[in-house]
Amino acid sequence: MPPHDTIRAVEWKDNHLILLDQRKLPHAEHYLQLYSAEDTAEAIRNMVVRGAPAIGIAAAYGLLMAARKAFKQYPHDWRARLQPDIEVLAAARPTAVNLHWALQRMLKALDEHDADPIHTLMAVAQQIHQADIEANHRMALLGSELIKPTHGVLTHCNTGSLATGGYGTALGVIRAAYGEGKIEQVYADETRPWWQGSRLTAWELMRDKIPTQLICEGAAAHLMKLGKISWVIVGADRVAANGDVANKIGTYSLAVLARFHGVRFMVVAPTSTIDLETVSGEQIPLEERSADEILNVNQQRIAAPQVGAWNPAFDVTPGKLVDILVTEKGIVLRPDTEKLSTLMQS
Ligand SMILES: CSC[C@H]1O[C@H](OP(=O)(O)O)[C@H](O)[C@@H]1O
Repeated sequence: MPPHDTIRAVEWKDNHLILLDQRKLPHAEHYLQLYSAEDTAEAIRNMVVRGAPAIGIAAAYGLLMAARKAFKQYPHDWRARLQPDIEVLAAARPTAVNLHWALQRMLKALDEHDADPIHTLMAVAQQIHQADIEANHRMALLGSELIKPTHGVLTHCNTGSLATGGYGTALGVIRAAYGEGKIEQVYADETRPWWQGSRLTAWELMRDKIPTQLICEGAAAHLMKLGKISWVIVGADRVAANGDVANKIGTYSLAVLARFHGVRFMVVAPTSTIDLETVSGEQIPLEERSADEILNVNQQRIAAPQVGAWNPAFDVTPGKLVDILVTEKGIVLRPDTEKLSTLMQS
């Protein structure tokens, strides 16, 4: 088994938030100390912390810090004073539903237990964090059971400890399956333009000593055609009620290619990523980021002068292209509205 991962993208310590600055990986491990919701929202916006579950956990701690400050400064109307902090956190990144889910969980707890609000918020934030780690270990076992010994799997973006409370979603399944001797080779998309694959997934898997080859996204079809992989295993930022999956740009292409080549397509996501209030993928807000992320590398322009760029950060894979959705509550084959409703009621 690979060593139990010790990477902590998000940590609550001494009443403030500590974030591993993922913009600087893999060449530097630099931690930021944050003390406000505003700083937390900026860190999420700037992808100091990224990955749907990690974003939700960070937002929960951001709200906790805002509440502690408001409660001290405005003991009689602190809750009303929180609104701007809630809004700035909620607006930080639009696609990952975990951010909104975490904030709603925190506010609902306040409505139900307002006797000692700060203690309540601290307990809920830490419960959200710990539950995510436990969900990842559960999903790793469930997902790995589905994988017969195979030569290779392909993953996209980063879905490991850096994207979650710890261990990872899709990367957690890969870690567990490798540990059980079921995977010989991991292929990881470099995942332009933010390079989550080259910089983050490769860093995590090299720490675990898991054999990994990076590929350009454009090589995925050729990899499948040569029969080098049996699975594409990815995460999610939001699963709509009908099973449509929003995930890093390029995921939809992989799903179409996988179906064409008879490669199985697995999405691994905790139920905090499933959003029954969003009827289908058409309604999922898809973040567009700065063209500079495409035009520049390390703040140096690589693109021809004057050319522009279109930079959607996510796309939507129809549920019918998802062979298996793995959650901590169980697996769903070809997710659809009825199956997800049943899962979420279980
Ligand atoms: C385990 S969820 C990770 C999810 O988030 C990534 O997006 P980003 O790096 O922009 O936050 C990507 O969609 C991953 O699948």
